[in-house]
Amino acid sequence: MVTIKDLKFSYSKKQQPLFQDLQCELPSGSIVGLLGKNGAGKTTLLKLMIGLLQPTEGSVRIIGEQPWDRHPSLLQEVYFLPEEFHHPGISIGNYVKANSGFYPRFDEELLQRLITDFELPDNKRLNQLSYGQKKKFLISFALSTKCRLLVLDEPTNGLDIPSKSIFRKVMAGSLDEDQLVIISTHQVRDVENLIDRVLMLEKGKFIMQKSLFEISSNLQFATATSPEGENVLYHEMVPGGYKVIRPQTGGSSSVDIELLFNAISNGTEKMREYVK
Ligand SMILES: Nc1ncnc2c1ncn2[C@@H]1O[C@H](COP(=O)(O)OP(=O)(O)OP(=O)(O)O)[C@@H](O)[C@H]1O
Repeated sequence: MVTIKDLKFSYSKKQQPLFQDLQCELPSGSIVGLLGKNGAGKTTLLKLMIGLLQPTEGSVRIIGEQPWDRHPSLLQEVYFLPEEFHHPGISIGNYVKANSGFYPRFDEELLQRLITDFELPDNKRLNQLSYGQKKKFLISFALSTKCRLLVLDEPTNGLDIPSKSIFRKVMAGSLDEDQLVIISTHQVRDVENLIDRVLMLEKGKFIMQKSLFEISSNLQFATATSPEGENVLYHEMVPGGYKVIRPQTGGSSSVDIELLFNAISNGTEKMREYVK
């Protein structure tokens, strides 16, 4: 559904390109976590995907179309939730009336259910809601558009602890097989058990693009009393022992995304080889 080919991008001719020769293929039916340190280029990549920025060279295609062409048939299939946003001083009902018409499969019933799940007040204007409440409204609106591509930049920022678990629940329960969700986040714990594919950016390149199934087929995530054990690729001290990553030897373990992120950012070349 998303195909990135030989993508090069610079903000200006004087600067070094931010991306050089990026390649990526993302299928529908997935929830992808886009990870990377501050300044790695996550927001820039999202803007290239939704057509707010133009590739310097190479191409980005969404459902076969170039987002930079901003063709209405594609725009009605793409929803972007930015990290920062401004709401007009109108009610939720009027906002929905004014904006839902852009999305042909907009699901009003789903929106009402999500507004109830997130316990949003329905008697206030959008600009009178708290930051977290505004965010929860936009997440609800995004899911209700039923767009083929949902791009969410730091969706859990500003959400309280119960709302984060509602977020995971509604994401898992509101998506169809033909949709693709890309979530850019630093809050990896918030999206654990939700994402099924990880993209990791570093210095203008993807240093990992793998499904969680592929990761858990190659790597084992465990706890240990010593960091010196056989085959330990990476370890981190935690109260009472160590979290370790080892090559997979046939058992199964769930992927600890935060540990994996630290391991790839700070670990050895050998560690990186396992996720290439
Ligand atoms: N409009 C712009 N003009 C020039 N450079 C920019 C512009 N926007 C971003 N950059 C630069 O591009 C790089 C990537 O920025 P981007 O916002 O995409 O990173 P990010 O991974 O989303 O960061 P963060 O995790 O801090 O949000 C940074 O070095 C940033 O300074």
